[in-house]
Amino acid sequence: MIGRLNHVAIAVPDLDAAAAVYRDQLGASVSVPVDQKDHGVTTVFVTLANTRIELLSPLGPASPIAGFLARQPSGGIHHLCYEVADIEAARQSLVAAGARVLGDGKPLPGAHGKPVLFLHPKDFMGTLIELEEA
Ligand SMILES: CC[C@H](C(=O)O)C(=O)SCCNC(=O)CCNC(=O)[C@H](O)C(C)(C)COP(=O)(O)OP(=O)(O)OC[C@H]1O[C@@H](n2cnc3c(N)ncnc32)[C@H](O)[C@@H]1OP(=O)(O)O
Ligand SMILES: [Co+2]
Repeated sequence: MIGRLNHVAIAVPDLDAAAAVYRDQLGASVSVPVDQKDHGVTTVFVTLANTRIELLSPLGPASPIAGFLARQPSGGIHHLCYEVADIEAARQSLVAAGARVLGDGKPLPGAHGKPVLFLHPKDFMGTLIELEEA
């Protein structure tokens, strides 16, 4: 079911500072920040040869990453995003296997405009997983 690693997400307290570290210290190609209102975050994507790094900061009072940053104020790896060919088929198979799909359980357009969903970290060895339809 899962295919390529689409991105590794890092939640950060200061998005501009984190983007500057990747651009200036690590010499990577870094996008401009994009507010993702429906997801309660602002994102910056770092393009690598074989995948991407998604830098995330909270957007708005109900950001889903606020709790994470309260627990880890200097930031940390937040989620892994795997690609799937058919997100609805993946969702049905995972729910049938007992996995919990977060939010209202329906895929939403993600940062790349493709449908995404999130799986509860407690069902996947403490790792928050995002699936994105390729
Ligand atoms: C623009 C979209 C973009 C894209 O790539 O397309 C994105 O990636 S948007 C990313 C931001 N959106 C989300 O993360 C949506 C899914 N996340 C959630 O719904 C919440 O973050 C949730 C439910 C995973 C965690 O909520 P919260 O931090 O409020 O804490 P809880 O007390 O509910 O957590 C329960 C339990 O899980 C542990 N936890 C929380 N976050 C993570 C994490 N990132 N990785 C691993 N574990 C996590 C938390 O510590 C609690 O554990 P416990 O042992 O019970 O204390
Ligand atoms: Co993501």
